[in-house]
Amino acid sequence: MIELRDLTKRYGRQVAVDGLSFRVQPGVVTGFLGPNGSGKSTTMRMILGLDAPDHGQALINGVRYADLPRPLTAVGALLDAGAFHPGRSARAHLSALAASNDLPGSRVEQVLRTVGLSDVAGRRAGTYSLGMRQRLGVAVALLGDPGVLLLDEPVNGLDPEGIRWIRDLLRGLAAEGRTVFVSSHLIAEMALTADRLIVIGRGRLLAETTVAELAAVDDSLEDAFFRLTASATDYHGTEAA
Ligand SMILES: Nc1ncnc2c1ncn2[C@@H]1O[C@H](COP(=O)(O)OP(=O)(O)OP(=O)(O)O)[C@@H](O)[C@H]1O
Repeated sequence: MIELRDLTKRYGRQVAVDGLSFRVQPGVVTGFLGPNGSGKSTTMRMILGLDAPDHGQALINGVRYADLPRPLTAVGALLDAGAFHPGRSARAHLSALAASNDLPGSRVEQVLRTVGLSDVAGRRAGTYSLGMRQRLGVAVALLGDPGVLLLDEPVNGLDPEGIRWIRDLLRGLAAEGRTVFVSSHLIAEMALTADRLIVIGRGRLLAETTVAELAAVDDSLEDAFFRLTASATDYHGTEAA
């Protein structure tokens, strides 16, 4: 489980994340929705200990990321596809990560199979297409067999086959009982992938709901998204008091 308690982050006078509190439960895909610049990536970076909050806490299974004894076995993340050494093969990259994190080497071939890269795992990652790099990023996230997964805009730039692949994978991982938290600014895509939705705007919580609840209230999911985010789309953020 992921839990945020009054999580807040300022950049200068701008408040990027503004007192966010919510829980992300296991067993379902939870979509993290908001317009561009609403604070999704900053929130995910704080959950992963990559940015320090100015106030509040982000907890994974009840503890801060920094206090997890073996982080990769608790949480896997896909933040930025393409963050690989271009001259290294996918297999070499995963093997190095497994060795340095004390994970069994057998996981490398398992995750390569899961993401469909077994046949090309000896090729340099620098020759991979965007879709292949995204699959390698997912393989890294899965390497420690974590119970919690965070993915920031995983379908960005993918073709329809890649999008469907990610969608099916995430739903399968949630069905295994994992906590799956995935950000997007596209409600139509989220509606096909997520069960629950957390909607933010200007760093603030706008709604915690389900796709079914939203669909029942508005004419379309797009209308629902615009209604929820109408007052939060000037992209300028808010000023600190
Ligand atoms: N390192 C930084 N320095 C200054 N401002 C930042 C920094 N990182 C993010 N911000 C600002 O914080 C706000 C939230 O940005 P963030 O990237 O978290 O939003 P997002 O919802 O992920 O957006 P997108 O959908 O466009 O990726 C934005 O106004 C952004 O300009």
